[in-house]
Amino acid sequence: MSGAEVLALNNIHKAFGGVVAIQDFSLNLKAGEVVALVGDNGAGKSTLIKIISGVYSPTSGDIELDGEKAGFRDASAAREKGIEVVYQDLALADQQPVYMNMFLGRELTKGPLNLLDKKRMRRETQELVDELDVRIPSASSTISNLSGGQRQGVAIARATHWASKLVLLDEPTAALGVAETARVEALIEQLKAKDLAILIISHSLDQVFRLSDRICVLRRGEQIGVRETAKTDKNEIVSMITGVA
Ligand SMILES: Nc1ncnc2c1ncn2[C@@H]1O[C@H](COP(=O)(O)OP(=O)(O)OP(=O)(O)O)[C@@H](O)[C@H]1O
Repeated sequence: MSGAEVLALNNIHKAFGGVVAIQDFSLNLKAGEVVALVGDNGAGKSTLIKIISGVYSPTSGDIELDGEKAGFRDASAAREKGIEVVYQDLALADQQPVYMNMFLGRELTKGPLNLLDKKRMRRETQELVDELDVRIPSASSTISNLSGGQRQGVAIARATHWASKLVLLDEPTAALGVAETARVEALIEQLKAKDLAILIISHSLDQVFRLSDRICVLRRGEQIGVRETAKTDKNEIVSMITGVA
């Protein structure tokens, strides 16, 4: 159901001791929508992603998923509800093949002894990377033999496979070159086409304007504003980020 509200953040507040990282933050995310979260270093972007993904609990405020209050105990509780995160520093097991990474922590097993069903994991992984056109030699390739862009492709394919509601992307292309960035952006477009809600942190305003439907600006933990991407421009967003008109 395109356009349905997936996530609502209501008056979220997060303090670490005396440091207020997020104050009174509210935002709704819809299915099939890409919202970019922008702001200078220390603005609170990563903290917000960690709150949504269950890594941190908010000091106050609440989170609704599909209209129901959702307080995630931890990151695995958020994953069970269909929320996946892709980080800049790829959380992949370097010495393992792609298919084991795809099923990391959620391995398929077979028979009464619960042996790893490597054949099925390999086949399902191959189908997924083919479908998404993630260009890697094979589902059996070892992660350490892949380029940065290929690894990020695997991380996004994994998120696509497991996310049923929401994908959070924390600077997914920060470490990539131009061509690899373009491939990852094409993958993000595919997530959107699958009707997932997407929240992306990016320091590249060019990327933000290429990918997003809306842009949310944070400055020192404060929500400065949300704009429809088609109705704003870089100058406005830069002055919102910096506070300089
Ligand atoms: N675990 C923590 N303990 C104490 N303070 C923290 C913690 N995590 C973040 N902060 C503080 O909260 C504020 C927001 O940090 P956060 O990392 O969310 O910003 P950010 O916008 O993601 O920055 P960057 O673009 O540099 O990644 C900063 O003042 C930071 O020092």
